[in-house]
Order: sequence, then C-alpha cells, then structure tokens
Amino acid sequence: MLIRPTAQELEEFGEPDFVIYNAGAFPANKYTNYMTSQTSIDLSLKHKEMVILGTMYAGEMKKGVFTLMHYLMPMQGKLSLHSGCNVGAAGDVTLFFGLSGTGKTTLSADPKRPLIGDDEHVWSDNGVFNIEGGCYAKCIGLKPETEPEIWNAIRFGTVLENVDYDPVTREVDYTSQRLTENTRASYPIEYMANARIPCVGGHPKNVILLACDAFGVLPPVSRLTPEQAMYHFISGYTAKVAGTEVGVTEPQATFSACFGSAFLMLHPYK
Ligand SMILES: Nc1ncnc2c1ncn2[C@@H]1O[C@H](COP(=O)(O)OP(=O)(O)O)[C@@H](O)[C@H]1O
Ligand SMILES: C=C(OP(=O)(O)O)C(=O)O
Repeated sequence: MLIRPTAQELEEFGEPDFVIYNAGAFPANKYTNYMTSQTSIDLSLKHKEMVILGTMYAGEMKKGVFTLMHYLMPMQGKLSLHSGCNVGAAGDVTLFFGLSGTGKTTLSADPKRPLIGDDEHVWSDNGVFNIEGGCYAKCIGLKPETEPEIWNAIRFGTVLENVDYDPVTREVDYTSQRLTENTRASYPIEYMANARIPCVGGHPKNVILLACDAFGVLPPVSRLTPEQAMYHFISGYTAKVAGTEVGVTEPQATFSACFGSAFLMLHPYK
C-alpha cells in the first residue's frame, strides 16, 4: 500500500513522523459518548497517531494516511487528489478522479500508458506524485481476458483480502461474494508491468471525472470547459456504488466534493 523504505532508509529511520495503531477486530467501546458502532478510526494531528478499532479492512490504513495528507498537503499549497494517474509516451499525464469502485484502478491500468498510481496523488508546482507504493484493486469478477494487467500483477507477495479460495486446492474464486463484494488485491506497484518508478509525473494534461452517474442525469461522456470542470470537481455529482461502504447495496446518487469528500479534512475551497 504505502511506500516501503529501502534497507538503508530503514537503518537511518530515526523517529516516525506518524504512527498507525491497528487493533484489527478488537472493538471500540460502544458505550463511549457519541459512538454509534464498534468500529472507529481516530486520527490525532496533535499526537501524530491513528488508532483503528473494530475492523480488519486494510483500506482503513491507506485511507487514513490519505486523510492525513488531505490536511498536510493543502497547508503546503499542494493539492491532494483522489485519483488514479498514468502517463503517455509524450509525457502527457492523465488523472482519473472517482469514488470507490468507479474505475480509477481499472482505467489507469492501461498497457499503453505507464502507471503512476491507482488512487492517491498530490499535485504540486513540480507535477504529480503518488502517495503510495502499491495498488489496491477491487477484484470481484476479475478475469485475465478483461483486466490482464491487474491479473498479471497478482503473484507471490500480493495480499488477497476477503477473496474466497478452495482450502484444499488453494484455487482462488474471484466470482465469490461469500465474504463481501469488496474483495481486494493489494500488490506493490512494481508488480504492474508498466509502472513508472519513481511514481512521479509532470503537470496533468487530461483530467477525467469518473462521475459513474447511475441515474442518467449527465450525458455518458462530456467534454468540459475549465470552468465547468472546476464546478463539477467541487460539487462532485456522482454515485456511491455497491460494494465498498457497509449498507450501500445499490447505486446512490451523491455529491462528493473533489470526488473524495469522505477524506477531506478542510473545506473544499481551501
Ligand atoms: N467499464 C468499466 N470501467 C471500469 N471498471 C469497470 C468497468 N466495468 C466493470 N468494471 C469493474 O468495476 C470495478 C472498478 O473498480 P476499481 O477500478 O478498483 O475502482 P476504484 O479504483 O475507483 O475504487 C472493477 O471491479 C472493474 O472490474
Ligand atoms: C480503498 C478504498 O478506496 P478505493 O475503492 O477508491 O480503492 C475504499 O474506499 O475503501
């Protein structure tokens, strides 16, 4: 998920800037004031710590760091982006913004365009960089014919999460939703054949907003002027699709500022 330090960096590591305590299934105390469930993700900017209770979903760690970056980066005048990112032969960088399950990972994995990252980036005066060092692909219904790049990235060293398999043959069943529809494959970005390492690029040329409009309000594809793009980026009309968030079982129209309002710590205008 996140960028792994080299052996030398580990030796000279010193004090961590931020610590994640992940207690897995150990529940939050639901008798605490204002708690509505046994799951909590608490982030303290003061103590530089995040505490995860009552969930074993690995996505909480990467999205927790992403949330933190949505505070730290704007404070430095940099824009944190909930987007996939790839780059063409001419250095033309494309961003794919979208809520969970709208296709950031799938569409940024283009064999003709080296991959910078599938989910979390920052745009600064120097261009874009990936916050992470790996991808976290939804793999429900994954097939080599339709998504060969992701299929081929899954090998020893990849973590399959919530994916069903035969305990005797150890054969994986990507069609099974027995545990959840939100099955995942987490692999280092260098497992993608065309990854751009280090995961950096110039200033984006194309910005694609994956509205995933389940209600047909927008045309299937629209080319926006810069002003329209700014409007849609801030208003974030889109849909929550089934399969990531508990309780969302069919598409729900929503407005998600910057296509990632769940992770914004500051007002979108900031
Ligand atoms: N036309 C399509 N474009 C993108 N994804 C699609 C399409 N049709 C089906 N899918 C599926 O939708 C899911 C998109 O998930 P993913 O790319 O991981 O989204 P995100 O990275 O935005 O969370 C994948 O399971 C993919 O196989
Ligand atoms: C990991 C997540 O993000 P995405 O589905 O965009 O990869 C998530 O929202 O849980």
